[in-house]
Amino acid sequence: MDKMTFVLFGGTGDLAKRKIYPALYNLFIEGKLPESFSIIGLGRGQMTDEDFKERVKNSIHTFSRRMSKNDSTMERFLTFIRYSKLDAANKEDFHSLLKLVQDREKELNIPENRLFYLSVSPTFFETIAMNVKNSGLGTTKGWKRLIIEKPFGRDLESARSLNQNLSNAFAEEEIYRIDHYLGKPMVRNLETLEFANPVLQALWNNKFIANVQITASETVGVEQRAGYYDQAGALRDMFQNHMLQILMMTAMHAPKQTGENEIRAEKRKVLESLRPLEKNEIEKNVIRGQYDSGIGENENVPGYRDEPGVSEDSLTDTFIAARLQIDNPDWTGVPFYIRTGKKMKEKSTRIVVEFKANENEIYSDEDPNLLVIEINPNESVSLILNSKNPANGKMESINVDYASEKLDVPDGYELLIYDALRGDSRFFSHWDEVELAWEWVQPILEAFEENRIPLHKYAAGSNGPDAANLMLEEDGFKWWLDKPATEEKELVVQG
Ligand SMILES: NC(=O)C1=CN([C@@H]2O[C@H](COP(=O)(O)OP(=O)(O)OC[C@H]3O[C@@H](n4cnc5c(N)ncnc54)[C@H](OP(=O)(O)O)[C@@H]3O)[C@@H](O)[C@H]2O)C=CC1
Ligand SMILES: O=C1O[C@H](COP(=O)(O)O)[C@@H](O)[C@H](O)[C@H]1O
Repeated sequence: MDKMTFVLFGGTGDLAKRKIYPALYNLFIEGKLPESFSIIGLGRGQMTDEDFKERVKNSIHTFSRRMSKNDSTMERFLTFIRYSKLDAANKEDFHSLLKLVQDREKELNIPENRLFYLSVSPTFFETIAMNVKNSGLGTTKGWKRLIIEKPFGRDLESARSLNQNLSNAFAEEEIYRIDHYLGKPMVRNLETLEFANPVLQALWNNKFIANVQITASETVGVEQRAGYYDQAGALRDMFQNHMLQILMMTAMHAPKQTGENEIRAEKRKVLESLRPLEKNEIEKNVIRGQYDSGIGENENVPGYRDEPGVSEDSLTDTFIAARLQIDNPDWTGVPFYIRTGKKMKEKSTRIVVEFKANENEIYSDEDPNLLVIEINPNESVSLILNSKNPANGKMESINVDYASEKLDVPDGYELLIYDALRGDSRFFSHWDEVELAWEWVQPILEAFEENRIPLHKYAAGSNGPDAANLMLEEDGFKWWLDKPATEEKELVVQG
């Protein structure tokens, strides 16, 4: 890996503390960082380097998955770190930053390879990118890269405008858009599962697959993020990015090679083939929900509108389910059902592929074969087959299971930061994907904003509104593997 400078905007923030420093430290102890590098953390307050290093050290002690047994390893890691005060709008601060970056490059004999990580509110993205350019920080004899965190805009128009402004300072191949679902090991494994197994390859199409279900359910609610979430909702927060990324990874064709351009091209084709929803089709194909009071993880929880910071007449979606159709020769006629929601029964991100029944119906009581890919919090792959029970001769479902052991696997941020440092953008969102995803979602956003489709209430601790079940029943299907919802009678209405 090239020697480089890692400039962290938002170096005093929560993401830096919980994810970024631990990721860098783990890469360091595994020998995955170059022999010489420079990390510069930025925040608005005045702080000495020593105080800042102490914060970094504490965050590593609290959040790192591994610690070196040797204290001197930490001390050595900290020698590469410096702090600088910076306000995104203050041009002078960028000049001071440039001087610090250059001084450290000289001191540590580092070529001008600079990675700028924007772990700050998206409202600062454009200003920072412009100031990086205008200050000279972005004029390097080596490479420069930009990492940004979602959200990338709040609708099609704002996403395009953000991209236009960023592209004045960074070329597309220099921009690494993090979608942390692409850092999840099982999502990264989808490509191998689908394309390295001729058995699955042969079945991966509309001749054998009846439907595909992608679920990301969460037990948490809006927590302390009402200010952001009430303006975003599940469609923007989860669906437009994470859920559509999983869809692309599931439905893409085998690329001719595993290079980033080939994979990206295949992913893009999936979104290009997504059938757009006309205005009058949205209500039938999209279910919008919002949680009501109910039973969360063993306790009564308030409804979304009673959460601190949420307006009492909020129409924000905390649940989305949608039926999507991919119009290409492999997938025509196979519905992809996608749902995500907060305050649901279970924390689970999974893909269920339901295979078609036997055409000749020799065994009328067979259950469909299912391929279940658990992504989070458990990681497993299982195939549910029909088999005869030797004791009673009856047919029953059996699971052919693989569950990844609780190995000491790297955190997603570790994988993604490592990729970005090596210049591998395979598991980052390309602008084409972001734009196509917004294009597909835009009419739904408008339908929500104009309140043209119902907002279904669902009890906290349930599997979402009934309307989402009915959508599958209409097609003769059901959501697989839902745990039974908490009984209504157990609910104690507060107040
Ligand atoms: N936290 C998380 O788990 C996740 C966060 N994200 C995204 O990461 C980004 C950062 O989130 P998070 O760390 O939680 O946010 P925090 O609010 O914890 O931190 C914000 C950071 O931005 C800095 N900052 C604020 N105003 C300015 C300014 N005017 N100029 C320069 N720096 C400024 C703050 O510096 P200071 O306080 O020193 O002034 C602080 O370091 C956001 O885009 C968020 O959506 C994405 C996924 C998960
Ligand atoms: O990006 C986000 O993801 C989290 C869910 O992530 P997971 O890794 O726990 O599945 C979600 O809670 C949050 O609202 C959203 O912004």
